[in-house]
Amino acid sequence: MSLILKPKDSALQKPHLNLAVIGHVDHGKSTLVGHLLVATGYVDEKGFKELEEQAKKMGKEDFVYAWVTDRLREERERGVTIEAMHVGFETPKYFITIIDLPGHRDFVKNMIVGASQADAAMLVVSARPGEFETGIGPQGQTREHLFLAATLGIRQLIVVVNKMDVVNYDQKRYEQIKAEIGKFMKLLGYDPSKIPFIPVSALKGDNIKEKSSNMPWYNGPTLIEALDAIQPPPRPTDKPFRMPIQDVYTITGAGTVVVGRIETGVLKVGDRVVVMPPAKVGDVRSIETHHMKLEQAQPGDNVGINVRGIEKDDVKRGDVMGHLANPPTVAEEIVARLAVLWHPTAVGPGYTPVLHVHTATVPAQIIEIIARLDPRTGQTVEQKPQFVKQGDVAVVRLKPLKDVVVEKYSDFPGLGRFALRDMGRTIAAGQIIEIKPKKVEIKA
Ligand SMILES: Nc1nc2c(ncn2[C@@H]2O[C@H](COP(=O)(O)OP(=O)(O)OP(=O)(O)O)[C@@H](O)[C@H]2O)c(=O)[nH]1
Repeated sequence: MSLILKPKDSALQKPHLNLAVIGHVDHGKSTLVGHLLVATGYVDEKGFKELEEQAKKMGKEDFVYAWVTDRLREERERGVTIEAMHVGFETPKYFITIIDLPGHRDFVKNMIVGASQADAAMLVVSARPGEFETGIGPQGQTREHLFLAATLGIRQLIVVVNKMDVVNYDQKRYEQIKAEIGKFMKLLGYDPSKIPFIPVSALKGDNIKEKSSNMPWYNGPTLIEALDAIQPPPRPTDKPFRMPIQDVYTITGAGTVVVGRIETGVLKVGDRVVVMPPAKVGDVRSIETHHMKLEQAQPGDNVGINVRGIEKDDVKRGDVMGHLANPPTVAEEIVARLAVLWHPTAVGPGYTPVLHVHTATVPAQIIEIIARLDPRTGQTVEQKPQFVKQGDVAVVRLKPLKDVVVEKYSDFPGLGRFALRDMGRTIAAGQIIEIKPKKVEIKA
């Protein structure tokens, strides 16, 4: 029996939210996710007891919740079925899937992939002296992840001020962290007064499900209450169908199953679809989610699509499925608005980082910097600058060096926001304003 329980019937009746968990390494993301799963009854009790005993024997009691998350991640990574993708937990209002499990080898990369699908993000920040400071510092991931969340267009955030037990549940430390993060958030265009900052101990459970008696000075929501207060995201059913592919499987007896989350539009059994850039055409034989067959699927649904006419090796992660009547756009060139988060020198024409957009990763070259903008007003402050630096915002022309599907941010936000990475770090993030499409012949 799996340690992590499958969605219960009650969960399947609830609206579904995709949550990204972000934050600096070791600030407690895994511990928090594990605790949420346990607190909401999504971990097998007997299995958890065994895990606790094992941890006690090894003197590693503090790691038991993080182990729960590790197990879920392993189950997903091993998963030959799609069910592990859908495991999550339930709040009174929602069924919540953590789309990005902490501890992945390349977490930022996964965050970009995941964040392009996130309805909301939960930022975990450690209150431990020194840890908070490192995370919000110039090289810190608290800063990097918040920047990415903003640029990728995630408007709904929850900030978890974690490890409050380490600072004796001190209100002053909490207020200090809240003020500093709030300051940075304002620069990114968030209104911190509308964002819950919850003082928590992921280890002890304070303010996760029940209000903590250790922090009588705090009168905001618990974490579960804050999750329930997230606004259900818009589900653009009236737009053309688009689904970035996460995985492709061959399932015995069924054939090719393409897995992903629907960004826009509606897909029905029997529909004629095309996967771009490879331009492979097929027919939808069945659609499945949480082990249930669906007649049609809509934006936000994580689905496995059984397609006739497409082989496993024809398509891959990073390709995008659409209807044959309205195929996804393959880009020859892109014009984008870009914010530079970090670069040791300068970014100019000829620079070739890696472009991460929805589930795709391709090398791309900057062809031209069209203008440098005032980050606050968006007004042009310099035409055709030679280069841009850390902190600058610019409009650039980019050329993907391999075929990739992208769309305009204004039409398909999830396919129009991207990050540029290099040297194992995020250099910039942006939004696609215009596309020069590449002609790709589709043989139906
Ligand atoms: N005292 C205390 N320790 C905590 C708390 N939350 C996490 N920790 C400890 O902090 C360390 C890191 O926790 P993880 O949950 O692994 O952190 P993470 O952010 O998932 O780390 P990565 O997956 O490596 O990015 C572990 O030793 C945890 O036991 C907390 O609320 N209080």
